[in-house]
Amino acid sequence: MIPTPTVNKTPQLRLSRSQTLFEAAIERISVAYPKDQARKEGIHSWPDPLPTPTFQRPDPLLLFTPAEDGSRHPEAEPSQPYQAIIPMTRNGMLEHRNRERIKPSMQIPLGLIDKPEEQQVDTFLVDLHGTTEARSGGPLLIAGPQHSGKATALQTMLLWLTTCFLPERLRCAVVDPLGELDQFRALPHFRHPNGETLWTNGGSDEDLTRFIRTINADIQQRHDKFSNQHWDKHTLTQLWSQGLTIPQFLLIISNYQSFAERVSTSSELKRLIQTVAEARLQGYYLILTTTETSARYIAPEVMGACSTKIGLALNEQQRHDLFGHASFPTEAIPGRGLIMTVDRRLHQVQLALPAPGQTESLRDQHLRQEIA
Ligand SMILES: Nc1ncnc2c1ncn2[C@@H]1O[C@H](COP(=O)(O)OP(=O)(O)OP(=O)(O)O)[C@@H](O)[C@H]1O
Repeated sequence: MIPTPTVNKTPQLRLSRSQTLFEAAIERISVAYPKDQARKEGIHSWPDPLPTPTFQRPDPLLLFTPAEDGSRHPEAEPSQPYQAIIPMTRNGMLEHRNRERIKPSMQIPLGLIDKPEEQQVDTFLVDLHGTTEARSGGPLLIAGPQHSGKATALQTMLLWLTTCFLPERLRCAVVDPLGELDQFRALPHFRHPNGETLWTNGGSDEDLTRFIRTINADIQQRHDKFSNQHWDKHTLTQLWSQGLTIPQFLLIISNYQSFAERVSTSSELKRLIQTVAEARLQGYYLILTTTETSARYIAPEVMGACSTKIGLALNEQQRHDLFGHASFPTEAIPGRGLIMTVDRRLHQVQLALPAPGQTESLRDQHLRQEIA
């Protein structure tokens, strides 16, 4: 039995401007009950808090370990080290991809998840296919106000997937009204074998309708080609192991709320979302981002189709829209949010950046260099 620590005198809580309340609270607990004392009393696992972007270190958590050549990231190195989700550089990962026999997988390492009930901070995996022990699975909705980190989360996921899979194993179709994913646009993953580009800003109805038609035709073609196939969650892996590498197909609709009131195409888009969500076992996957969570912008069918939801810096009403009653606020930190896991518990996550850099424009520059 571990005795409850008694704290006779806690130091004054002093908040510096750059320190968040969350960090201040952790600092205070750490001073009152230091790790060493905890260890002496049998508490061995005391994970560090989730990394928090600060003024000094705006990029504390990265997807890949940055390369060490020094020439790529010329800005002064801040004193705190980077933390990376993948203990490998992106080049290392590319070499691994070329050496190993890759299986289909839509498990994407997107950040760190805090599990206080287990005293653990783990890698946060989004599982769009939903085959394994991952804590959640299926179509993903990322909701958050402006500057909460939605586009960055999409970039991190795209960097991971386009690094892991050659274009014949991964096809991506993107609706990107604000041009937030432009860095990826030239990659061959975003082109259909019939020559059409799988990219639109959704600006014109004709363009959006053509885009929707191409994806529907692709789904229908796969359906016809494998009309005798019984699909379960392992079928894609089995087909790949038999040498039939039909591509995984990911549809991303960024800023979905901006289409809600476009009478001409909103119902077509809604139908597409439902069709893609239903074709998951055949290798079709879906990610949406939105700044709005109310039924006016996200129809209940769409909300219901998204079985994985990440909320970034949401207000109380928005958390209610996304998660129901059992929610608690998170601080407005870029990339900090909530995820409801399959046990219906809410957990805090910190999402990883796709590339390092002290400023947004340096991060963008590094990401473009990486992809090029
Ligand atoms: N996980 C993160 N860690 C550190 N900084 C982040 C993270 N995610 C986003 N940021 C930074 O926060 C700022 C806003 O991010 P981003 O553009 O992704 O937000 P957004 O929600 O897509 O905003 P908008 O709705 O305006 O497009 C950027 O400077 C970005 O680099």
